[in-house]
Amino acid sequence: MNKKPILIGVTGGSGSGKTSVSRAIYDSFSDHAITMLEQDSYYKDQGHLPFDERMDINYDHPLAFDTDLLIDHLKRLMNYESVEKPVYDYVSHTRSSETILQEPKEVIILEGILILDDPRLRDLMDIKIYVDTDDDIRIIRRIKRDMQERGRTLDSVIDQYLSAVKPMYHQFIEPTKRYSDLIVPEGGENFVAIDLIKTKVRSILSREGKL
Ligand SMILES: Nc1ncnc2c1ncn2[C@@H]1O[C@H](COP(=O)(O)OP(=O)(O)O)[C@@H](O)[C@H]1O
Ligand SMILES: Nc1ccn([C@@H]2O[C@H](COP(=O)(O)O)[C@@H](O)[C@H]2O)c(=O)n1
Repeated sequence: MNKKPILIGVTGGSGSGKTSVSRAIYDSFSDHAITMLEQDSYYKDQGHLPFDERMDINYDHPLAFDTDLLIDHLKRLMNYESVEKPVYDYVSHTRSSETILQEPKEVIILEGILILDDPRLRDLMDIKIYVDTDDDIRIIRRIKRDMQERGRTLDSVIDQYLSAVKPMYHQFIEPTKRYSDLIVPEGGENFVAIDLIKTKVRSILSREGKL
């Protein structure tokens, strides 16, 4: 019998609908059984740099993340241990001083743009999902979200998109599609795909007597 939690990875470009898909899966299980972890919480702490320099960092490159810490935390959670999860602040471009106690659960959803890039992360996952949404839809969603929620101007979103988000997507994110078990077009509105994923998770949990 499998004695470890199930890890589901949900990836795709920024604005593809990763969070919406993850939330839809999360909402169908009771929260004592499932939890969501964002790769974004594991952006490197840049608190030692002045704000102007933090603004210029390429946040779409694999090296922007503290992947060793993320792997360490995942291994602990898979071992039924709690971790102190970092909290990331997009407005100040760095980690906040607080952390959140993350308790272990039977199902962990890990969501983020580069979670399939590192083989050590891929090896930990039971189900790998790639949310595939056209570039034009993603940039429109991102403009709205970054201006409403992340304290950005229209010009800054466009500049960042052209200089980092788009090239890094094509260099690092889109190529990880080949590692996925399932490609979900259009994200959170794809109810057929989301239902299939929920059914799969339910069947694993009930087979292992965890439901
Ligand atoms: N199907 C959709 N239609 C319209 N807006 C959407 C849809 N899916 C997501 N959004 C919006 O787009 C933004 C990005 O979606 P999100 O799920 O957070 O994507 P990601 O996590 O991949 O960046 C959010 O503001 C969300 O509300
Ligand atoms: N300080 C930061 C850190 C990250 N970003 C952008 O966030 C994107 C990933 O988050 P999604 O929810 O959109 O997947 C990524 O594309 C980074 O460019 C940022 O703008 N500022």
